[in-house]
Amino acid sequence: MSPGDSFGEQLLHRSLAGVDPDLSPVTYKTVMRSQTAQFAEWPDWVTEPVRAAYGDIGVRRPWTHQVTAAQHAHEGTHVVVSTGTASGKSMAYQLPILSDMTSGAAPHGTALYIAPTKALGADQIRALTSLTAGRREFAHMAPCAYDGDTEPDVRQWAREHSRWIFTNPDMLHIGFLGSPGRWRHFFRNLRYLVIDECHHYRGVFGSHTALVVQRTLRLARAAGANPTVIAASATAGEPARALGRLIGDDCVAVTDDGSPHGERTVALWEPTFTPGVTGEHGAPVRRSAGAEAARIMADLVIEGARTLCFVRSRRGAEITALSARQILAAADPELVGRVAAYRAGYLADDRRDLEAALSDGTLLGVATTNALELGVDIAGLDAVVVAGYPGTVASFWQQAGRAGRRGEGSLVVMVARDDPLDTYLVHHPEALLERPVEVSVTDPTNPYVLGPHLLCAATELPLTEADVAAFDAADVVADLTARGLLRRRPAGWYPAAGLFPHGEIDIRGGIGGQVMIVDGTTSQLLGTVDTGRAMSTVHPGAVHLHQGRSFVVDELDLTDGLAITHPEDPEWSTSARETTAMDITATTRSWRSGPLTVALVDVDVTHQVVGYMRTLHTGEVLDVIDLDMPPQTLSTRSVMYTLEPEALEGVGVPVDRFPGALHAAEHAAIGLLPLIATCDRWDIGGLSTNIHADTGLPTVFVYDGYPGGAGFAERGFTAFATWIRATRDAVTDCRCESGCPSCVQSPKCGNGNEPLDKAGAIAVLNLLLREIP
Ligand SMILES: Nc1ncnc2c1ncn2[C@@H]1O[C@H](COP(=O)(O)OP(=O)(O)OP(=O)(O)O)[C@@H](O)[C@H]1O
Repeated sequence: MSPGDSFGEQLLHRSLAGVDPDLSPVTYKTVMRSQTAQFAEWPDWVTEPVRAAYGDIGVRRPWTHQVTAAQHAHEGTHVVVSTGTASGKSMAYQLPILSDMTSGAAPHGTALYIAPTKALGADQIRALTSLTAGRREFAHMAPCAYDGDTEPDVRQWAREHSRWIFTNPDMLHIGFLGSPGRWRHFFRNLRYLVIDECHHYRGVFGSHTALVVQRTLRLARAAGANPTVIAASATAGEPARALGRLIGDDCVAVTDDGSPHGERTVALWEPTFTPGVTGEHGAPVRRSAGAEAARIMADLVIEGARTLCFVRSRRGAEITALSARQILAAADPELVGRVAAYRAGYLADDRRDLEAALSDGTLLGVATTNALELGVDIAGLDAVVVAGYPGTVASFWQQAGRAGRRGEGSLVVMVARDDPLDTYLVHHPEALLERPVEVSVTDPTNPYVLGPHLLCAATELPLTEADVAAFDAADVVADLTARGLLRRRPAGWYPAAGLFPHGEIDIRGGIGGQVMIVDGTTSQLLGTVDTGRAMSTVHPGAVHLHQGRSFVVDELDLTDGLAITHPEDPEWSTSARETTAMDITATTRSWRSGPLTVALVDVDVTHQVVGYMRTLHTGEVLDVIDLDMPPQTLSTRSVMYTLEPEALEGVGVPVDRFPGALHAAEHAAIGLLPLIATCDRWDIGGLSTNIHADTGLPTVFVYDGYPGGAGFAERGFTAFATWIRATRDAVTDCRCESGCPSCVQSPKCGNGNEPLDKAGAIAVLNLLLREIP
């Protein structure tokens, strides 16, 4: 450490004290320079009351990105502002809406705000109310929440009086579009639709939300309005394309961030292997990210640094806080009470208390799940520890962005988990810290999602030829008509009599039926899981975590949709073992180069869970237990590649090593797909085979784990080169000898990670890269 070191670097130095520099877990460190504010002038259309209101809360002038985004919206262009945490994205939508409402231009104009969580909507109303408090010019707006918590009389009041309603996609679907007649006046006057934190709308949830948004816009337009969409997103790849897919229309992105921020030291940290502990097939095991994060947090707390530690699971958050307290109990007992845990499920008041305790320094360290990622008023911490890559670059920045008081230095440490994507990122910082390649993907054309939404749309307002074209739904409409659910009339398609389709859709529930997970000792409902995933997640013997408590499944009844559990906290976690068979039913797109063919295909995947593995919390494998479950078939989409056997032999992989090489290459590719598409490795599956019946060749599939697909496989197809290059780098960067969870082993492998050939996988991936044009 030198005297000129910034505050963040000094903190990092302290947490590395005593570590042999040759064994340093820090793989990369950078100091991100501070930036001064880039101001713009208030546009002349911003009304006087709006300027005055901002002046009252200390905002003298807007930052450049706020004005650029607001100007687009004011001119009627759909816009997404994709800038850093706490960069004032709210003002980008507040400026045009508040000005519109106070200019007299649209005496009845309305605005609708949607957020992925109720809590965020509530935070935004609170901010808006304090901005406009005591000013008569804004009194007629009557901003109001309209969500699952809103009382019936308030709902009625909101429909009659509020001109700016805050809701979520679930309520928009049921409460607004489910009874459009009640909202005709509101929709007819709709000037702006705000979509906050729009990077959250991904995969199947994103596809559902896209269709809800597009149905809303359709109704408003039919009523004579022409609403402009203003979206806010964390930093993400291709934000304009992602929003375009969500709203079904063109839009522009604003990404140049003009807000000021202090100097920030970012360190990437790879825990070392734990001596003497072995995992599956004798693979080495790294120290867990949670244990490492607890130690770092304890060190930072001793230095007096206000620290937030983000942990992936609720249970992990509790354990990390507990471990940090244990370390402090030995080092400095007075500090024990200044560390706490926070997770979703706590009440809003708890959250406010916690924010206050962190702000005033009563608390110095908090271990939390991503529950504190959205809509929290905690900026200005000294350090953030991210224990395990949170799954998306957007989330990483959202968490990291909590560090740094304006103008002051701070530290961000990302600790890698034992996982290929985490390994890749700590060795390829550019993928995390520079331009993200990950795109929020959705697939609103998935017939399993689109079909039910079209039925809703038809009950809201008959479907015209133009609607069918806009939803890209000709085939699905033909199918619904053939099944008697829609009726063709000269003016368009009408719903069959007696149809009430809105209640059939669960926006967050995936696709297909649900299995309820119940505590058999109290009959309490713990949660639900898609029927398609029930076998692999709530099979008999599976350990199920719920709000930090642990349950073991006694019985899974797919006919009644019930998984019965009892409370038990065993020392292991479980992962299902399954067999998979794959049939290609259609090829959508493909290309060929020499011995390599890459394709996007429709597939039928048949799974059968045959057992499960029990793994101790240290990573050590306890045993594998057999199960006999019925097979299940999923029709979905897959990206796939085939290679000529001679080409594999030509790169030193003989026929007997094909299975291990392809299997290892497939695992690593599944682990790295979340780098380019906002998915989780649990959203996708894979299969590799040295000869597949439909291709007659060595073949690797990576498919969407949802009926009809969710857009992930498609993104793998379109960004194939980026994806495979990152996969190859992740495998070659890992320092283990013959495969471990950080490179080619998978926690969800249906075959118990057998066979796996790391060297063979590197040869396969290099061959792909040689052949990709
Ligand atoms: N032009 C400005 N000048 C000074 N302060 C500003 C300006 N614009 C916004 N702020 C302040 O910056 C803070 C963050 O604003 P806001 O909550 O809108 O950010 P955000 O980008 O929406 O945050 P998040 O990333 O959490 O979604 C607020 O306290 C706000 O008052």
